[in-house]
Parts: sequence; C-alpha cells; structure tokens
Amino acid sequence: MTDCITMIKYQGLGNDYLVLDPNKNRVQLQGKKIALMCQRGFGLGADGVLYGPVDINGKMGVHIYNSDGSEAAISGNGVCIFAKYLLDHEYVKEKKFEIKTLSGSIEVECLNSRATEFRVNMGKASFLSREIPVTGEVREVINEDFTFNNKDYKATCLTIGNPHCIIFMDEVSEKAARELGPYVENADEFPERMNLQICRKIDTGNLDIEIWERGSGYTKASGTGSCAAAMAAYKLGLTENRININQPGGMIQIDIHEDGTIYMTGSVGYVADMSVAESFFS
Ligand SMILES: N[C@H](CCC[C@H](N)C(=O)O)C(=O)O
Repeated sequence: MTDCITMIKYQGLGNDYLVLDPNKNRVQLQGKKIALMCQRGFGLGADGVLYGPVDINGKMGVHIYNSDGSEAAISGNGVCIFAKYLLDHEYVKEKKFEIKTLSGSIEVECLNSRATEFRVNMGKASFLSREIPVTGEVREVINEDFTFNNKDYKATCLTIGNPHCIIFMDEVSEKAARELGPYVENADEFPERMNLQICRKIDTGNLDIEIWERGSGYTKASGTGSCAAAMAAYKLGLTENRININQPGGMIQIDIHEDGTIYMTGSVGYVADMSVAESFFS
C-alpha cells in the first residue's frame, strides 16, 4: 500500500481546519489542491489548512491557508488549533510558547490539561488605511461611508495582521452576512480583499457577530474577526475592554489591555485523523 498521507482535523467553535504536517508526510502543497481538499463535496471539508510545523525565520511556525487556497498571515482559531496540534504531538511540552506566522510571533498559553482552551496574544490593531490596506488618502478608517452592492453603509476597518471590515447593523444574521460578504470581500477599496464582520451591540460587554471570511466565505467563528469586532466597538466607545463576542459557533472572549494589546480566549476540539488519497497531491 502506498504511503498514505494523514491530515488531522480540528475545529475552533466550528471554524474547522486540516493540519498537514510536512514532517509526517512528504507532500508538496499547491493552492488549487488546498481548495480541493477543503471542499465539502469532493474533498475533506474545511475552512482552511494549517501547514506545519515549518521553520519561519528560525522559529517553529505555520502557514495558514483559506479554503480557496489563498494564504492568510494570521488566523486566531488557526493558531489555537495549531497550538493544540503541537501539544498533542509533543512538539512542545510547555504551557506557554510562541508560534511564528507570516504576521509575526504569536504567544499562546494553554489554559487546561486537555489542551482545549487557549489564550492568545494577538498583538495590536491598526485602523490606518495604508496598513489595512484601504485605498484613498492615509487616514484612520472609522465609521466611514462605503457603498456595497449599491447600498450605503458606515464601516470601520482595521488590521489584526489580516484586514477586517466591521459594520454595525440592527439585523445580524447568516442571511445578511452571506448577502453582503462577497461584495465587501472583493470591493475595489480593499486591494488585498477583506474579512467582514457584521455586528450588533447587546450591551457594553457583549457583541453578536456574523462572519464572511476573505478566502473562506461564511464561517461559524473567527478569532481575528472577534478581535476586530471588539477593537472597533471599543474604539467607537460602545464597550468596556473585556468583550464577549457571540457568534454562531460559540463565544470568544476578548481582553483589550491599556497599551492596546488584544488577547483572545478560544476553545478548540480534535475531530479526526484522516488518511488522504494521494490524488489530492499528485
Ligand atoms: N480568512 C482570514 C484568515 C482566517 C481568519 C479566521 N478563521 C480566524 O480564526 O481568525 C484571512 O484571509 O485573513
């Protein structure tokens, strides 16, 4: 029997990823193969692929891919899932360690013995247009007028290492996210495309969000999306600095520190070891 390729599926509040470890499989990853693997009809079904551990600037790191095969600099749920993988497979033994991503070194802390709860230092956000990026003169993109699909919206945009557009609405639903998401993701104002979170304030400690991810479409949860929604609400003076972000897959707690550092607390679960057909890689 030919060497089978194993991928391990995990999920973070229903935001599911396949981990492909190059130390355990001799494979070459290409974008279109990732997209095929992630398909829920012809493939294994996932919101993305985590390829690692690999060496990134001399540190243990992970490459993060969306289900369309595009590479993302950061994923909050992805980092929590990869941290669990590293602990489950004894790449690390400490409870606190760093994972290198294209957006930098991310400090993670495992909060329980089953390695299902993690606290992640997601760094600081920036609302600066040239960093997100958003076209036009350099400014902070706060409560700005945009037109998507011929409708007018007020949006706040920021980067958490990946770009996010936050729109507060009275109706936050899967339907609304699916309708608006593709227009925001691919708007001309966003040269590197865009993740969308539509939000409703419940009170100064709770937001409801629905998500349309750049490169993955509708998902049940988003770590960076939760950080972005919380940071936008806090910047707009709508919330305290500890905010529960309620989303279809569950709740992610966000803490914003005095210096602007954002911490997220997320939960992840192991789903399955999968033996994958060679045809996905040939
Ligand atoms: N689709 C995102 C990356 C994954 C974000 C989300 N799954 C998370 O948990 O942060 C992007 O292209 O920037």
